[in-house]
Amino acid sequence: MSDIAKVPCSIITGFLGAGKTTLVRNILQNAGGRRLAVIVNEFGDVGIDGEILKGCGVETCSEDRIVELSNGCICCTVADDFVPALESLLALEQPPQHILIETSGLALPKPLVQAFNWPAIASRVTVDGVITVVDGAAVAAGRFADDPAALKAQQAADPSLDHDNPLEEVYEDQLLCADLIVLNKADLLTDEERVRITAEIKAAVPRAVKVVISEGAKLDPKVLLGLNAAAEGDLAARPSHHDAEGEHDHDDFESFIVDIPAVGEPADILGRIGAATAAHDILRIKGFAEVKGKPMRLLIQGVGHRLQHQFDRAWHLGESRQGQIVVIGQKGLDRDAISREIAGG
Ligand SMILES: Nc1nc2c(ncn2[C@@H]2O[C@H](COP(=O)(O)OP(=O)(O)OP(=O)(O)O)[C@@H](O)[C@H]2O)c(=O)[nH]1
Repeated sequence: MSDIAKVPCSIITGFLGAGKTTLVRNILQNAGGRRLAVIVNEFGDVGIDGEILKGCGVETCSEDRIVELSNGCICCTVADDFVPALESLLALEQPPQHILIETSGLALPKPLVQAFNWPAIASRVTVDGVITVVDGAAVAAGRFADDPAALKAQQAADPSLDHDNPLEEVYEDQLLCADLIVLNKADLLTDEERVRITAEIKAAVPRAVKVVISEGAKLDPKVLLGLNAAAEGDLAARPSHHDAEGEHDHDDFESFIVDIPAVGEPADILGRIGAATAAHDILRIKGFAEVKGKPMRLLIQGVGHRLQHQFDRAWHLGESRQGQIVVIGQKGLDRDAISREIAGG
């Protein structure tokens, strides 16, 4: 059977804060009239990414074509959430010509690729390609590398342990499933680091996979879409740390929400978040805040110690302005202390 009738889907994966939403937004804004739809999944209960994408107001991808799945991690809720979401997009009067699926930063892409073989959707969609976005700055800082000292200490305590770093496992699974790897945040890398990390990535992936380098995940959609990988038919070439175990349960990570009162100045909340990320091992922070007297909402994003903020859009009439910040890290975060530090008061 020909694949011509199947709607191509791109799976965009990559660790927390790598630049997936930024890449999806760039594709939407440069779609060249192609009718797109997005399924976006987040770790945590508040859908910030969907909000950011809806906020960018692209005509060919209206809000009803952006589906948020924030009920757990997409790789573990395939049957309940993902397949029905895909079916509802395909049932639209004008179905999308290409679907972008942004996974959570902690998702393993392979179970998602596998889901494309489900009878309910197998004849109607195909994986055009798995695009893995890599946070170049995090790799350069050794974020995903095993820490030899920590590994030794853990193995001394429990000799059955063979891996000390859940971040590395997720990162590697995402690389191993890729049809295209985007080495992002090149602005934060030296030339030497760009070359070295590209070589390290290529060495880690047993298949020949192209690595492209980007700043702000700005790439021509022609590079990203139309890979024709039909990845669902090619699972054996995509090894995973979790092949033996089946699903993974994200026990290594946790997320929670901090409610924040309106602030006088962006600097107030940014200072508090900066202090909290310096004092605790927080992987990712994102959310919105109200600044007193401002008609615009403040979007705050943190990856490790790096914080960014912008007023992303005007508050809608009647919309709740309750500030909320999502905090994600490895299990064992001191929630009370972090909540107090960020909320202030
Ligand atoms: N310096 C720098 N920052 C970037 C680049 N690309 C994205 N960012 C910033 O990195 C932060 C995270 O970007 P997102 O696109 O939200 O990352 P994500 O992968 O969708 O994050 P999660 O969905 O939380 O996993 C934002 O503050 C972006 O503005 C880049 O190339 N360079």
